[in-house]
Order: sequence, then C-alpha cells, then structure tokens
Amino acid sequence: MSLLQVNNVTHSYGATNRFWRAGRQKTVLSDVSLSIEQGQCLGLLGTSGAGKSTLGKVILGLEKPLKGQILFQGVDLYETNPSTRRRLRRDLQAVFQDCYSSVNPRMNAEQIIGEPLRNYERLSPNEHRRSISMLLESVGLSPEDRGKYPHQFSGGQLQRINIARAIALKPKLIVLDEAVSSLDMVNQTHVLHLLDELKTSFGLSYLFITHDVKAACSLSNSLVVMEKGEVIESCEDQSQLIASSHPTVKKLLESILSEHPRSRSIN
Ligand SMILES: Nc1ncnc2c1ncn2[C@@H]1O[C@H](COP(=O)(O)OP(=O)(O)OP(=O)(O)O)[C@@H](O)[C@H]1O
Repeated sequence: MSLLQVNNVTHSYGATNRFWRAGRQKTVLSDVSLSIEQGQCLGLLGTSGAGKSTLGKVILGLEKPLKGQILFQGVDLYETNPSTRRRLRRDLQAVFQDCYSSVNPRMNAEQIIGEPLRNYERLSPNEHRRSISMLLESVGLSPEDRGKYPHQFSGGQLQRINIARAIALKPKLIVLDEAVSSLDMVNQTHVLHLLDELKTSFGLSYLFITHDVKAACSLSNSLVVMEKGEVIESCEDQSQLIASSHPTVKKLLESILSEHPRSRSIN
C-alpha cells in the first residue's frame, strides 16, 4: 500500500467576472492520479498555472476535490470521520514558499515550532523545551535561537524554522510547495541538503512542488509533470525525464540548458 494515493482527482474553481458573479467553472485538475511511497520524494513539476498548488491543497485536506479520492495511509481523507481525519492530519504537514507570511511575526521561534506540539501533544514544560532544542538542532539552528522573532532571522533561517515546525510531530508526508523557490542559490542548496538529510533520518516522504527542474531532480526519487491540470509525464528518475518526447517537458529542460549554456546535464 502506498503512503499516498491520488486517484482520478478532478477539481474546478468557480470563475467570476464583473458582469456575472457566479460564472462558469474552470477545471484546474483533470483526472489526476499519482502515488508516493513511504520514505520517497515525488517531484511535481509544471509551468505556472498547471494546478500543482491546487493539487497540494487537495492532498492537505484544504480543498475538497469535485471527483476522485485522496487515500492517505489507506484512508480516504474526505470520507473519513473527523477524529480519524485529525489523526491523519498530524502525519501530513506543509512548508510553503513565503517563509515570512507562513509565521506569526509576534511569535518567537519557540512559540512557532511549539504550535503543533501544543495542539497535538501533552508535554511537560521540560519535555516541551527539550523538543524545541532538538528541533532547532535538527534544522541546523541553535537552541539559543528559541527566543528570536521572525524579523531576526534571514529568509533561509526562517524557512528552517518552518521546516522545524513541519517535522515537530514526526509526520509521514510533507507537502513542500515551492519551499526553496524564494531563497538565494546558497540557501536553496543548504535547505535542499537539509531536506534530504531529514528525509533519510526521519523516514519522511515529500511531495516537492516546484517549477525548478534542477531542484526537483536533486531531491526527488520520482517525477511527475503537469500541464493545464493534467499529468503529462510520470518518470521513475531523471533519465526518463531527459528522454521524454513531450514538447512541454522538452521546453522545461531547455530552459535549464539556456540558463546554463555550458551545462549539458541537470546535475
Ligand atoms: N482559489 C482560487 N480560485 C479561483 N481560481 C484559482 C484559485 N486558486 C488557483 N486558481 C487557478 O487555478 C489554476 C491553477 O493554479 P495553481 O496555483 O494550482 O497552479 P500552479 O501550477 O501551482 O501555478 P504556480 O506555479 O504559478 O504557483 C490557475 O489558473 C489559477 O489561476
């Protein structure tokens, strides 16, 4: 049994316009299926507007699909009872692109990272403090950073705080929605490396949503490419992606080669 199974998901948003408020529906996901195994990272690639973030929201239980199923640990997320859903939800976390808007600026690092622990665990003050120290250390920060506020961290450090919060409950799957896209190249490399390490040490699985083919290939075990709400390519590894004959995939790959004209590979 796969950790996550997305079965034939279709979703649309109600389009609105100035004259006709409840307009026609716009289909943004069309019969999408994919799966993620325990301990694996699936890279979800595609151009802007392909439906990647919408699929991420559907998987996180934030956007009920019109049709199809999200099976997480074998349970249909949208058909199960509220208590099972809450139990499953702790195993399903997310890190988003904008590290600053993902946190409350009035909370310090300890409060931000401790939020899921307060919601789901009954820890003594000492256990809570120890957990925060361990989480800060697992993302390469120091326990002394616990009292700092978001504005006192760099973008890369704050994204580490977001990652620490996401791993606090030892989840099974993390949806990383453009989680490294707003970081500079150096921080991007460091955070990708950290995510890879955490995946191994905690047995985590990721859905890594990105438009960055290089980043996707560096972290992912398998890759899916979407266009206009449909899956247009599924690859077991990057060599299959390179061999794809689909024009959109070729364009995605060409964009890397034109960025790095001397590079003949995506490594
Ligand atoms: N809440 C919403 N209401 C209406 N339309 C939406 C909503 N969210 C997204 N859309 C539309 O759905 C389509 C898919 O958007 P989505 O954000 O899922 O794509 P994406 O592949 O993640 O794009 P990007 O890489 O630019 O973030 C787009 O046309 C977008 O305008």
